Amino acid sequence: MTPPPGAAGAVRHPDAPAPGELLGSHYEKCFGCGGGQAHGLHLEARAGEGVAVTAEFTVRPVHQGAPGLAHGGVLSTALDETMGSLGWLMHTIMVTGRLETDFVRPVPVGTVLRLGAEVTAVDGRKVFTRATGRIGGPDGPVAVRAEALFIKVNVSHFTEHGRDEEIEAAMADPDQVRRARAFEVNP
Ligand SMILES: CCCCC/C=C\C/C=C\C/C=C\C/C=C\CCCC(=O)SCCNC(=O)CCNC(=O)[C@H](O)C(C)(C)COP(=O)(O)OP(=O)(O)OC[C@H]1O[C@@H](n2cnc3c(N)ncnc32)[C@H](O)[C@@H]1OP(=O)(O)O
Repeated sequence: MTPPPGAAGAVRHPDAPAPGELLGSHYEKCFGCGGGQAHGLHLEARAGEGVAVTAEFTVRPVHQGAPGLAHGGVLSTALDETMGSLGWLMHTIMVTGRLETDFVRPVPVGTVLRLGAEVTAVDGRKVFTRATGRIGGPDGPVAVRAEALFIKVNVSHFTEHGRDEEIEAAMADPDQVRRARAFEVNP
């Protein structure tokens, strides 16, 4: 996942949320960040400086893979969600094309995983990102890290491929529509 030579740096959108501002959920039913998913991650991300974000995810018993330990797929989801939320800062809608995770240390239930992510390069529709998750405090050791390639898409990606029931409900929510349209780009 090495950006090609000549790839551009990320550009912070002039209307991006200020550093420290809570980004909120992009979709209420999102397994990563939505409040409407009982067993979801309820991940909370904040804007950072430049095109970077920080986020927190508290590992609950429903997230176990082994006794008392977080499931690796759940940790990958937390990293994916954090990197995906970088779209807020560029006003870009993007989906994960490729995600590579390193699991460095086990993550016990009850841990507050402190995540950080940034865009490393942009090449046309391709957005290269990386993220880390630390345990034991903001300066604690890295437990997981990832790199991911996101691809910019239009709202039609969701309306064409999503199930009608959820698409109709999302489109009936003016806040959801405003959020999606404001970020729409022409990839
Ligand atoms: C109505 C609801 C609206 C909701 C949105 C509203 C608001 C959003 C606001 C904020 C967002 C905030 C937070 C988001 C947080 C978390 C997000 C979680 C992210 C996910 O969890 S999201 C789910 C998993 N994700 C998928 O479900 C994708 C399935 N997939 C596809 O839908 C297609 O596969 C697609 C679209 C990816 C590409 O398809 P395509 O036809 O458009 O484009 P194409 O194939 O030409 O690729 C273009 C260039 O990317 C290269 N490329 C593509 N894939 C690659 C790979 N895997 N490895 C290496 N390179 C790859 C090609 O090689 C080419 O490169 P080149 O240009 O150099 O040739």
